[in-house]
Amino acid sequence: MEDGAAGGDVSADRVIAELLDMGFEFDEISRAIGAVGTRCADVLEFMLGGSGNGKMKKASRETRSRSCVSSNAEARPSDDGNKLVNPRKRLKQSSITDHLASNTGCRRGSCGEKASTSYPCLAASDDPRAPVAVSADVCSALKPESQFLLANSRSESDLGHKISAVLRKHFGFSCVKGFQKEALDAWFAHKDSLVLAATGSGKSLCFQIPALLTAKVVVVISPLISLMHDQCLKLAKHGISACFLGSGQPDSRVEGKAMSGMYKIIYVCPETVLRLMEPLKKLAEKPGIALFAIDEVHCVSKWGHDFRPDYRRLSVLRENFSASKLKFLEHDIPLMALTATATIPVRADIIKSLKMSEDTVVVLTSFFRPNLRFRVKHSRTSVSAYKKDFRELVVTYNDSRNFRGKGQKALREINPDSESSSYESPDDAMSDDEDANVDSMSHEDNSFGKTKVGMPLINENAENELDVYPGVDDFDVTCGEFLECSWPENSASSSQCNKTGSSSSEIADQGPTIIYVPTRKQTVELANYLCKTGLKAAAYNAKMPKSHLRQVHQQFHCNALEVVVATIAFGMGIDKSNVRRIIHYGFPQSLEAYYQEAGRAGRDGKLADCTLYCNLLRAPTLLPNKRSKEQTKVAYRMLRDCFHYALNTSICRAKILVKYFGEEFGPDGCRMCDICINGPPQMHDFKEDAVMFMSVLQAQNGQATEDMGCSNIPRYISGRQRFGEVPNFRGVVSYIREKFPRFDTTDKVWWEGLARILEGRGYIQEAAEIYPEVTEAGLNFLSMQSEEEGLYEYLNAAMLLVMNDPKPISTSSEWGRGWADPAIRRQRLAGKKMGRRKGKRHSRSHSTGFTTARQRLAEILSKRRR
Ligand SMILES: Nc1ncnc2c1ncn2[C@@H]1O[C@H](COP(=O)(O)OP(=O)(O)OP(=O)(O)O)[C@@H](O)[C@H]1O
Ligand SMILES: [Mg+2]
Repeated sequence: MEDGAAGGDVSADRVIAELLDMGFEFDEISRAIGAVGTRCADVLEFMLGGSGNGKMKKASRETRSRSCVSSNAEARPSDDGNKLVNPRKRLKQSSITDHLASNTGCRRGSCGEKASTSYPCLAASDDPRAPVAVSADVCSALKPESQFLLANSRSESDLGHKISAVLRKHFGFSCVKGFQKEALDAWFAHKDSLVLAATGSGKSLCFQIPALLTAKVVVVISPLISLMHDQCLKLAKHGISACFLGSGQPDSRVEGKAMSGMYKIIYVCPETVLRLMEPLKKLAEKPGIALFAIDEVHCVSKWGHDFRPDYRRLSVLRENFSASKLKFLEHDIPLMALTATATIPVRADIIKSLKMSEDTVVVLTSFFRPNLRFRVKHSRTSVSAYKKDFRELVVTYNDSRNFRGKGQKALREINPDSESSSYESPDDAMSDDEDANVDSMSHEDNSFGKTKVGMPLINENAENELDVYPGVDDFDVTCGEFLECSWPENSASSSQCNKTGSSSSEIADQGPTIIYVPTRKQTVELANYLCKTGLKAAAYNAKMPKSHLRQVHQQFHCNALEVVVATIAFGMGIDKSNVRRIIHYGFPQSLEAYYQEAGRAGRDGKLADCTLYCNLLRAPTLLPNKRSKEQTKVAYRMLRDCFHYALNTSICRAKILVKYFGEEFGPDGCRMCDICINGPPQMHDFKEDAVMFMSVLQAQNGQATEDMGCSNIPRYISGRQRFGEVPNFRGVVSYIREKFPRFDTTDKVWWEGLARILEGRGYIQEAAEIYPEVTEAGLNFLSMQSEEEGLYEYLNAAMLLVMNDPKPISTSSEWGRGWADPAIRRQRLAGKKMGRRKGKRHSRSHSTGFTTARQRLAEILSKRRR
């Protein structure tokens, strides 16, 4: 795949053909090859400047100078003495078509840029601390190699040919994908674009190709240094010069070089781009900025899952780099915003926040990843459950090794039919101790380093803490120290990898697994456990020593690790093709985050598993983070969606996920997820339960108390009406169980399940202050109940668990779980002693007859109808 320019291993014939296409003369090429060998970049450099005797056809010579030359070289007379450019003369930023038309010799606009004596990017290569990629893109004007045409017009047709050529040359692909073509079309037309495409679909190419088609620079804004680093390394391998700027860049000279146009692609974090506004304006003038790409752009939105305040400030790009602001520009410099995880509201927010132009092109492709197999399994997700939950994983890797030892290939496919149901015994309700443990993660208890477990290497860093996303530097884990290292995807070439003594090809067969856990402590606990079972596993979280993290990255990339147990700090946008399993051990905080993380599996297009282990019997908790009140509400909503996803028993999981991003999936499911394989459970008529629940809820909430004449219906819990609390849910259930003997053995889980079903139907909803409240639709249902035939729904996963193994009814101490955040939970635990008293209070308050309430409610409803 690598081409001569990058790898230096192509035949002289190919180099000659390429250079002839560029317009050089055969004799001259032969002479240059004789002098410097067959490396395209060297030959070109020799001809352009090194020997000073190149005889390029005039138009083509100019072409060469336009497409390959860095801007920072001073203007100087050409070899034949002609002045090619006046360095002091301000050049207008020319149209992209100017650059593209060059091969046909029909340049227009600014045409005075001169040839450089040497390709500047090459100059940095002897510095070990130099920016990551230093190979020159010196052979970009190749002959058309593909049938692909971007559009009908001639110049666009040229663009299509050129795209195909650079694609083959640098990446080894035969054609661009449909959405990539659309994004390139938008760029070509100088338009802003928002590119929404699935994880691993190839969004990076949309902004990398423009860098190869023009003499201008592409500036990419990216949220993580590790991600920038990963991309720079990949570009280096593809022979494209790139660098990243910011605190992770160890070489202070790189910034200056980048701002003078020495790299085709510059990666920056938002903080840095804001700091570099003035140098960027100069860069925009000369050699020009082809594009601002904003990768992982969902970080812009407060309504997204990974909000970074500095991303919002990137509106300065549209404000400052427009033709109206910079007089030398003919067109606004296009913005290209890219993400795999933006819901419809988030998309609108992105366009608004970045002040993208009104005619922004939205490139939308399917979010569906057909090779990902989604499953949900019920688990306590605690140490005691490791053995059961990871047995299959351990067997898979160990079997593979053992079979290989006997000379057999053992790619053990997981057979969904042979698996136990996700809705097995509910003997999993957490103990109070565990509950308290979760509480210890709360915001007020940020006791870094207090809990110490694990192996010596990571002992000091094992904290029961969370990795959140406060800023780019928290992910400064690779820190530009892999400059000379390029990780082969499927071979262990580095000495680091060999140190482990593992055979990378063994692991490559099975592909690695990433397990995401919520806390740092869990990364260590679980990795330790897996190591003891014989797996090659490592923990990864943002607080570990950088040397350890580097090693994990490196070993992961060269298939020396079977499992990485990580917090969210590991992996955004990192492109490793053969990850076979993504396991979430505990609820993610949003479906966006879940899909983003799950999307790291199966980038090679082969089958990969994405399994969520979670406790279906208790609602997920919101992990501590700094949030405004408004953001907290949004965060709860996102969490609720995750819970619905896990409780679901009837809708294809892939369908739910893509629908979450606004995509209609069609009638068929993915045919692979646990729901598609197992089919839905029996339907159940919930009408009677629903009527009772909503009637009591409505009366109890007090919404109807005054005007509905229900003032004697007790408000069971007063004074605790903050968002996310459960001010009345258990009161409602207690009341029902107490007053109606046929419900007296029902479990709270059952009612919670029903509440989720009713919420799904829109009959009840989370309210700002009390949860849940009956909606208008719910009231209509209540008023029409005699006419309704039944309320048929599938039992959800939690209900199935309870049904399969009914337990005695919960004690009062179990009531407060779920719906609330850890702080509230802790308060509850602290107030456990109050439990008995609460019970008494309930029994006192339950003295009011439900029948009376219901009758009164009926009266009010009938009045309303009238
Ligand atoms: N036109 C193409 N033909 C074949 N493979 C491609 C093409 N474009 C990109 N790819 C490959 O797809 C893989 C994923 O690319 P990339 O990292 O850009 O994905 P992404 O969409 O940015 O994912 P994420 O959302 O996780 O950041 C890469 O290995 C890349 O080489
Ligand atoms: Mg990406």
